[in-house]
Amino acid sequence: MNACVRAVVRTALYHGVEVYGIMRGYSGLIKGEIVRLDTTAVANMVQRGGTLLKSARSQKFTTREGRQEAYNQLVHHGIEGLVVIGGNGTFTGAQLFEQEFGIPTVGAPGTIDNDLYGTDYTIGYDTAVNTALEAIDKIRDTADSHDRAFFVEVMGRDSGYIAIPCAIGGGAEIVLVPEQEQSLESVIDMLQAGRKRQKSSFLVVVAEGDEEGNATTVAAKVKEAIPELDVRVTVIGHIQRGGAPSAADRLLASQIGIAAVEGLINGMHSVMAGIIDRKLVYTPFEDCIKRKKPLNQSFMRMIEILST
Ligand SMILES: Nc1ncnc2c1ncn2[C@@H]1O[C@H](COP(=O)(O)OP(=O)(O)O)[C@@H](O)[C@H]1O
Ligand SMILES: O=P(O)(O)OC[C@H]1O[C@](O)(COP(=O)(O)O)[C@@H](O)[C@@H]1O
Repeated sequence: MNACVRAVVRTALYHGVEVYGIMRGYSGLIKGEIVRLDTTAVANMVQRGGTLLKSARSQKFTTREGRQEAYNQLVHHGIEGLVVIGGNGTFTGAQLFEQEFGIPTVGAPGTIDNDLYGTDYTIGYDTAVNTALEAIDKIRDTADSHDRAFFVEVMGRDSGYIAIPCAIGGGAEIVLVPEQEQSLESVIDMLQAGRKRQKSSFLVVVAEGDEEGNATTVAAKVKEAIPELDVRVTVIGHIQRGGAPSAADRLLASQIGIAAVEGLINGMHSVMAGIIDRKLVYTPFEDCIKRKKPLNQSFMRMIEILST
């Protein structure tokens, strides 16, 4: 996020536009937590995880009264356009706000989950995948030396975008993701088939939002069905949401930050800046919110082939 904030600030200043940072998203906007940002405010930020602007949810912004207060703050500070970084909720709020008060807004896709229509990758995703994969590599050492079956839970509230590259890159036998139904019976069958082939260790990557349950639940059910299996569970957790951004994330965040500001300057509004097939695209908030980014089915097939 910091790399994106830095790019937004520097691009605005480059074009001679005054820029303010709003602390804690819509919550800070309503409360007037608004600070003027100059170039030094974002110095030494490109490599830092998290966000200097902080992050918060705001129930009040979902009400007309809250959005009126937010608008009053913008008028008070002379702010004429907004760049919002976030996901579906952020863009839903921004779209409504723009319809009601006419403040042009451009979005930047910021979520580790990568489940946003209108961009191949979201800011934070690549870093989260690399963090999870590094942990999985370490877990594999124990799985292998102790002949165990590890159920590793990665983040992804409603999506398997983190789980899939972790499964492919981590050499997993099975991946469980919310977008695709996979019965517990089939998981058990696959593990049994592996045991018949003298496989002694297994790695199952589970996206936290999987329909069959989280890694703990799935592992318990598998243990019940195959008591001989030495089962362990690891929930990778919030380390996936922090840390220094990867090179790919720094580049993406910088591209998007520049595109968001230049889009605003060129009269764009109610759109999200994204990168599709290496090209900059602006997608209406409406589509980002309503449409689903499909899961790449060839990745699922790859896992099946590679775990043979
Ligand atoms: N339907 C809505 N109307 C107005 N504001 C909304 C709406 N949905 C979400 N928001 C605002 O956007 C913020 C961010 O949404 P949230 O769902 O938490 O995150 P994300 O942007 O990652 O999806 C919320 O705290 C709320 O203030
Ligand atoms: O601690 P919290 O706020 O519940 O966050 C955890 C959730 O955030 C996510 O990582 C998504 O977060 P972002 O969209 O903010 O990147 C989900 O995968 C996970 O369920």
